[in-house]
Amino acid sequence: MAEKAPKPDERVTVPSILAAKGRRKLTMLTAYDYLTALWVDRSGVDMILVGDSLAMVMLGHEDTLSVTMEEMLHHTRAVTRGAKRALVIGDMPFLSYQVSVEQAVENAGRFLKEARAQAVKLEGGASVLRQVEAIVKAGIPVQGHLGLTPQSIAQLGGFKVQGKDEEAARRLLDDALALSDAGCFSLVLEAVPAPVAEKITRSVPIPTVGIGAGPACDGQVLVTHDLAGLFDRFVPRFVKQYDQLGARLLEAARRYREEVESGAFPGPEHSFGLSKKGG
Ligand SMILES: Nc1nc(=O)c2c([nH]1)NC[C@@H]1CN(c3ccc(C(=O)N[C@@H](CCC(=O)O)C(=O)O)cc3)CN21
Ligand SMILES: CC(C)C(=O)C(=O)O
Ligand SMILES: [Mg+2]
Repeated sequence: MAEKAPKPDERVTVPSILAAKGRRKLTMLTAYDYLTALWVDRSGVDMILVGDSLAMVMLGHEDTLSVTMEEMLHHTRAVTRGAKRALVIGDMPFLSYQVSVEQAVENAGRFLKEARAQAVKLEGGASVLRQVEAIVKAGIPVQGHLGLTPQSIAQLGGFKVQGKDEEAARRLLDDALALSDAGCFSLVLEAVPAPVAEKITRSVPIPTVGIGAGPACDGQVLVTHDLAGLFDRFVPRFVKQYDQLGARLLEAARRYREEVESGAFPGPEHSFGLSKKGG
């Protein structure tokens, strides 16, 4: 029997994500604010990720390292007010889970307790297994993230494809199996060769969600501002721009400026008069 996707008015749950493996494709998009979460939620995607990419997309930082727990919680609170159906996942920021298992559980808990997210995501394999186990043990669902892990940019030497040689591909597979054993409910694979992602997807019992990881993954994720054509400081190869909202916003703002300068806006239909005497 094909596992049905949750109904349009039904909340997506962690068990429904697990049950999707091998039955239907999963979708995840990012949102960093209430309004974007509203629109993305209405699209019917399974998961909304409050990505630490907000450091670059919302705050204009060079990379994702500078964003803080307080900033992540602020944005996650806004997203959970707008998302009625999708599973909302908070992306744990750099240094909020690496220092100790205790800090990891405490910070993961804040995403659920203070921002009302339903799960957290963190980057890394063997180095974060104890954290994943402890967070899951506390009752908090964890999504793993392997391959291009932007919080390790200083070690990776840039935003580069990972797992290209046989040894690196083997390490990715070992990490994926270990994260699954540690209790992750799904796994983001970022910028890894399609055949490597396919092998991992066939080897783990949990859904893989790819970004630049080819079509064999159980699901796909993109940054909403990339697919909408709003963010264009860089456009990775794996991005498909489904619209050009940046260019459209530019044009709307330009027309507004021109009409104000020429006196065409505001017209009488946008203005208020006085009340009529004796009326
Ligand atoms: N807006 C946005 N979209 C993202 O997908 C994203 C972020 N921000 N911030 C965090 C990370 C950084 N990401 C990136 C950034 C750049 C490339 C990039 O330029 N990649 C090159 C290939 C590099 C190589 O392996 O040689 C490309 O051409 O795609 C990839 C992923 C993905 N994530
Ligand atoms: C690209 C996704 C997976 C992410 O981690 C983010 O948006 O921060
Ligand atoms: Mg991230």
